Amino acid sequence: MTPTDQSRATRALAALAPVIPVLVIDDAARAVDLASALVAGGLPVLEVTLRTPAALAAIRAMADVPGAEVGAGTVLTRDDAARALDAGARFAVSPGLTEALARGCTELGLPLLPGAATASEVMAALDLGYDMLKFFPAEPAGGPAALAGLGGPLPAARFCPTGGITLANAPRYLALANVACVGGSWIAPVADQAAGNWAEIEARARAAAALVAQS
Ligand SMILES: O=C(O)C(=O)C[C@H](O)[C@H](O)COP(=O)(O)O
Repeated sequence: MTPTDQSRATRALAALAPVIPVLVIDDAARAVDLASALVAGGLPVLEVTLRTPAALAAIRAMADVPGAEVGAGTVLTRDDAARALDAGARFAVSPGLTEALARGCTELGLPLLPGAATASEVMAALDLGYDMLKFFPAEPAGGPAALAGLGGPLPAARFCPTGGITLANAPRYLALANVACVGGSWIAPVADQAAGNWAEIEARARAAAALVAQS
């Protein structure tokens, strides 16, 4: 699957909802309840970070939740991508991009949403064929003003800004022509998962789903 086709796939996912919840999951036994709450709240595209030992088991469990499009985050290497694919991930998200990771996802047929934060990084990603990118880390990297600036000379790239996004600042990103959706961990904090606060997570998902991307 070429990088161009991978970006076509991630653009289609990005069009499903204005927000991709970024999930850090400590307990795979709660993963189905978590995914169900998020889907019920209107957020079907879920990014499970490969930062915890439970992550792959969580992906495996969540992949069967009706309506959920489950992917893996923190995918840094081809091995990460292969493990995520084996667990049932439909896409991979990376904080950056290397040629080895691009080659790996291309060979595996796993759509990759790679990260970029500067003009040179966006140009390198576009050169490889990726035109749907994660702007990371969004707030420290300059926020909506930086992203709007990149849009001038680099209109071909569309973004999912992630890193420091909240319900309050998401609209400033979603108003930009080069933003398809945003990502963030605020919807399902670990403490709420541990406490089984599914109604609160669903309510936060519903509020996030009501946000509107400009295009
Ligand atoms: O691990 C990764 O590859 C990531 O995806 C990083 C996450 O995007 C950010 O950690 C989410 O940022 P917050 O919403 O500020 O918590």
